[in-house]
Amino acid sequence: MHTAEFLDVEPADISSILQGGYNHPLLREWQSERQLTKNILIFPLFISDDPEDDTEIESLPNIRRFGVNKLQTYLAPLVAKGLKSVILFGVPLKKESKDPLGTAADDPSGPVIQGIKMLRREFPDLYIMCDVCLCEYTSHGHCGVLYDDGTINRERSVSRLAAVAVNYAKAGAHSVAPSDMIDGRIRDIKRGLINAGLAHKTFVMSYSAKFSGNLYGPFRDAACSAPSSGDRKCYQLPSGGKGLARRALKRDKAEGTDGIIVKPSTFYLDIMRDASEICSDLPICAYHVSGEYAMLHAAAEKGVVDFKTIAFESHQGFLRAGARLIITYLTPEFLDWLSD
Ligand SMILES: NCc1[nH]cc(CCC(=O)O)c1CC(=O)O
Ligand SMILES: [Zn+2]
Ligand SMILES: [Zn+2]
Repeated sequence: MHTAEFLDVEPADISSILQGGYNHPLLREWQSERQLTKNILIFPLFISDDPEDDTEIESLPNIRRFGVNKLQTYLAPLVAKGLKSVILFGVPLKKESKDPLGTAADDPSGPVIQGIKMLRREFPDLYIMCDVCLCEYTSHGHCGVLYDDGTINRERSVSRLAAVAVNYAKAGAHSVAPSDMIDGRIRDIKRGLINAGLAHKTFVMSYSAKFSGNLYGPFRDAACSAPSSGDRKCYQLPSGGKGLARRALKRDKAEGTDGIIVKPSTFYLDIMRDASEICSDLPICAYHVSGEYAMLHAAAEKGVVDFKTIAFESHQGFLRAGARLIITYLTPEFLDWLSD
């Protein structure tokens, strides 16, 4: 053949050929800007105040709530498969331990502080994050301290949240993640950590863009944290509130957060993209929340989707949108799938 025949192609034809770029399984992986790896997965854990608890959560398939004595046996195989990081949620089952200030949140003998100590001791390489909020521990079920008229008392909420965050860090938490969405808490938490001499070894991961909607139901079952009256619409963002989310991202960055969470995930990919631009120097984390997880299970059971395929597809979406980390109830499945 003459060289000329190879070159006898119109430029328009050249640029229309894409399949040379993804005709092999390895090439298809090379096309991802970011790859889904075990390192980026953070697994949510519910720890209750009954040390022997081991309870199925009906609305959250395959996820259980554990007491501090039951957690080690459950986690050991996951750590062996490459689990790197967990985020803890405390669940007081005893109603009488709830009060208007959420005192039980940082009770030294409560589930989170006891959980941190046990995990640090038994799994020294595991990275321990703690969700910081009051709703699981308050008698009214709201995320902060309230005025008599039921509205949020910002000052008292924020100083209480900062105290809780500092106490988790003192107990050995590597990271604190405030999910309350009350204005100004990142600044107070950072200040509290600095004053306690812990700021240099505590990663503050702010739920900066957390939207109010219909996707937290199974979590509230698991954590017994539904508000007893009213809703969270005055502190969590309205779902159309893109501008508010952008302002919250800028505000939390200015207050010194070390990382950002966008939550929920699938329905808020534009916000994740905005976060990766506004906070381009910070790791962005997607939270695939309980309702999203339950929906995928329900759809798979109905035969609408294949569970493994949809799991990868949804989580790839977060990475494409700009996330670098993912909090996901699918972590145990991914640890298996990523070992294959
Ligand atoms: N502030 C508590 C909190 N922290 C994380 C979640 C949701 C997590 C999930 O649905 O998986 C919630 C629930 C809520 O705000 O009502
Ligand atoms: Zn809360
Ligand atoms: Zn929370």
